[in-house]
Amino acid sequence: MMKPEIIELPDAEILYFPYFFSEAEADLYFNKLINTTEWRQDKIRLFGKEILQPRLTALFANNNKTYTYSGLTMKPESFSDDLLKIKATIEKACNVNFTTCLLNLYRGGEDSMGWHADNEKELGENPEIASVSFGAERIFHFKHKTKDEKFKINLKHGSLLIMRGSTQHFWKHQLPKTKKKIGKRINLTFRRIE
Ligand SMILES: O=C(O)CCC(=O)C(=O)O
Ligand SMILES: [Fe+2]
Repeated sequence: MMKPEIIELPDAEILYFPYFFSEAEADLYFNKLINTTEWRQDKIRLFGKEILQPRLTALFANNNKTYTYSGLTMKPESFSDDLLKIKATIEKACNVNFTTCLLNLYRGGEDSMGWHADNEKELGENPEIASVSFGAERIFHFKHKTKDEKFKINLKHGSLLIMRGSTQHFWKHQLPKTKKKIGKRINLTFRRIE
């Protein structure tokens, strides 16, 4: 197993594998996922207002447990063979067997995800979350909830980012918009929901 970069931040446990998937595998998964996923654009509640999410999503799981965030409850479809292969590959680098995968499609620089922590109660205490990126590189930001600490990382095509331990207690993360002219990016976040 290749060695990860350890992202040394206080109150966090974050590992990064910039080249987890080969370029050829990453290209293949990107194209298949773009074309075969039934992408949807749901409404969420933000500061009491209903807005369309600024990205497309899809939810998959090997059980029927729903996932609720920002006032939105998503029901999963069953995993495709490709998602099962990706899941098995990343589980070699992780401490858990994942049940659920949220797919995000950022259609361009206008699509984004705001500051949040993945701390929904169905994820349990100290959730391990594995985030795979395919397609255009985007900058992922972390900020500590109470300390003056920040960190940015460029998430590469075929990379794997693992957040675990107390990370979600102490840190928020976001994927901001960018004015740069960039292509599509797919993100897969694997989680365990029991
Ligand atoms: O697109 C990303 O890299 C972040 C996705 C994320 O934070 C989430 O789905 O909870
Ligand atoms: Fe997240």
